[in-house]
Amino acid sequence: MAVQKKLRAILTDEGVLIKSQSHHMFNKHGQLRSADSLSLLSCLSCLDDGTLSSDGGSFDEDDSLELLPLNTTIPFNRILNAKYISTSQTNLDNGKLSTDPFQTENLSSSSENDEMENHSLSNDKIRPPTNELQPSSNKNRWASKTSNIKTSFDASHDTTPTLGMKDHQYLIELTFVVPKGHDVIPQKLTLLIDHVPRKSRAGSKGEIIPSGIVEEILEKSYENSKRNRSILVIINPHGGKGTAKTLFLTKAQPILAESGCKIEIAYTKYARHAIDIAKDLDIRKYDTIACASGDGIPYEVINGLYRRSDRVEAFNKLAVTQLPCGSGNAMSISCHWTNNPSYAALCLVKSIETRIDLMCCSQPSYMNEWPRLSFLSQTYGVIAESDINTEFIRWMGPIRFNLGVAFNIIQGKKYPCEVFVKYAAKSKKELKVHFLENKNSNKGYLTFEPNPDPNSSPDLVSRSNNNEIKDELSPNFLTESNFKLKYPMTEPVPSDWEKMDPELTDNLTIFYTGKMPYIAKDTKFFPAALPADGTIDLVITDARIPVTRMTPILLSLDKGSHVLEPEVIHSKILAYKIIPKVESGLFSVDGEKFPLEPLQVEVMPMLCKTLLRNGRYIDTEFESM
Ligand SMILES: Nc1ncnc2c1ncn2[C@@H]1O[C@H](COP(=O)(O)OP(=O)(O)OP(=O)(O)O)[C@@H](O)[C@H]1O
Repeated sequence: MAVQKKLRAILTDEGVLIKSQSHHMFNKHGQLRSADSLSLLSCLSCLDDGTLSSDGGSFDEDDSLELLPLNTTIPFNRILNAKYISTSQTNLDNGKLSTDPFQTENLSSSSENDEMENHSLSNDKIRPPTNELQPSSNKNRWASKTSNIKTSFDASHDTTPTLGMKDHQYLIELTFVVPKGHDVIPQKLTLLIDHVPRKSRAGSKGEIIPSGIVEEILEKSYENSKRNRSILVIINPHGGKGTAKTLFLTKAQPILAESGCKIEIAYTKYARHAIDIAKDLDIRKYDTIACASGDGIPYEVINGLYRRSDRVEAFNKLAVTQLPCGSGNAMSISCHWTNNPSYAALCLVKSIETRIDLMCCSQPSYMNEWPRLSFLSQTYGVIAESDINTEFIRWMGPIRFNLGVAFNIIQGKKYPCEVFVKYAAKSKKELKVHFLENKNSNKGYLTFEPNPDPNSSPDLVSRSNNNEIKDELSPNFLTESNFKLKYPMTEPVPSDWEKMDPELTDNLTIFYTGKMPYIAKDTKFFPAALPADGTIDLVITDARIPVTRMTPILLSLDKGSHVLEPEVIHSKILAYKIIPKVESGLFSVDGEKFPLEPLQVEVMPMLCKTLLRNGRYIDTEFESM
């Protein structure tokens, strides 16, 4: 954490606007120090462009705040916390300000400070209010005390506004993120904020009580988000080639902690341990399970929750999210729009709780015990073989996967099977219409309104509670009926399912179904995937496509435009059954190895709460393809 500095600021619609520098921006002659237009402005504005990236640009912490320029806005979406602070020191020099009267920490060893300490006027602590600070017009002790120490710069500093505690001025410690290297890190600033409270609330006797500046900052900083999350972080210490723990502790935890989240950590001690953790955890203690891992742990958590006797309450209460610390982080890329743990942590605290569809997988060997829930994908054929069977060259990282796919395709490998499908949008034209109709529906979108009672947790009131509508916002949204399969595998394939052309399925190379746009970094396999449209995306290729055509298809996976190629089948479906006709092989479900047996899958609408940046998956630009 960098040192604290104090500046004067106001609130705007966009954030906290720095209006003037404090004394340490001036030399002892009151002149502005030379560099007055430096990096923090550009750093904050690059954060302000609304795009999280894993590459936050370069930022040298040492030269940042010392040189904070005028008129810099700290955007609300970068603010993690705000609190009132007290001051113990004010100084006057013949009516001229000779030091910052609001200094609470000894930040500078400059001679100015030493000089100023001799002029200490008051050691009285400014007292923050109990709940929210009342403005001085309410004539509390804080206001009358501070109005006594109002002061100003002399004429030689006339470009600097009056600096002093007066009506509607509040001393606030603001915590926000700034870029550093490829990450974002928390930073603190002490600000003297001029502010007339605009918002008010009704008191218990109907009286109007102005809400304080801290609450106003926090409301705007966490608009539509839930504040002060109670998070169980599950770390797979082996994830991401053994770096998951360090990644979480150094990059994600500081941001979660500064945002006021309560954090508990559980480490996975054996393969599939996260299933047991989720099965046994006390759901009353948490609202969020954050998997500091690859995609394997969220898969296990979802399935552990599914096996609980109180699964309805568990899925109603808990949001499952990922902090990308593994080798495959499709959930974070799709939901937080980043593969970087620090940006993902920022996204986690700022995100919108949203219900997303899951998929339920049944195969003979386990369906009578527990079907398996899948949040990401199922695949058979070239990609399944390449994903799983290249485990032995794990040290190569994601490139091993691409090499495996290319190798098998060049060899002309086929994976014959039978496929039965219940379509939602069969043709590419129908699919586009479905996508455009559903893209902006905000289905599954949960928002949190500020709690009118400042004495209780600030934002546990969802809009549905206010409206008394049993919709996806409601804590009673799910019932046991949501978990019931529409198409149990024990029953024959329903008559309204279509059998795919055997000419195609006997020559199949790639069979891939999914619910999130990215299946890996730089692999936008399902560009039309939507969080809660009630459908699964299906992509199929067959070995009759010549290698010369297949190569550009594979090379366009990063852009997602492979689905537009005429040789590629791309549909939206509700359910399917695939019966492999090969002797050996496997399925891959959310990156996990599944047996080579008939597989039946159906969509489970809005079963799982997760955290999405802006309530959406990352923009795939599918509509403009
Ligand atoms: N302590 C452990 N020992 C052995 N295996 C573990 C342990 N903890 C978790 N696992 C297993 O590691 C697997 C991969 O987990 P995760 O997705 O977090 O990592 P990853 O780095 O992304 O790896 P992958 O490339 O396999 O997805 C899971 O199947 C999980 O059960």
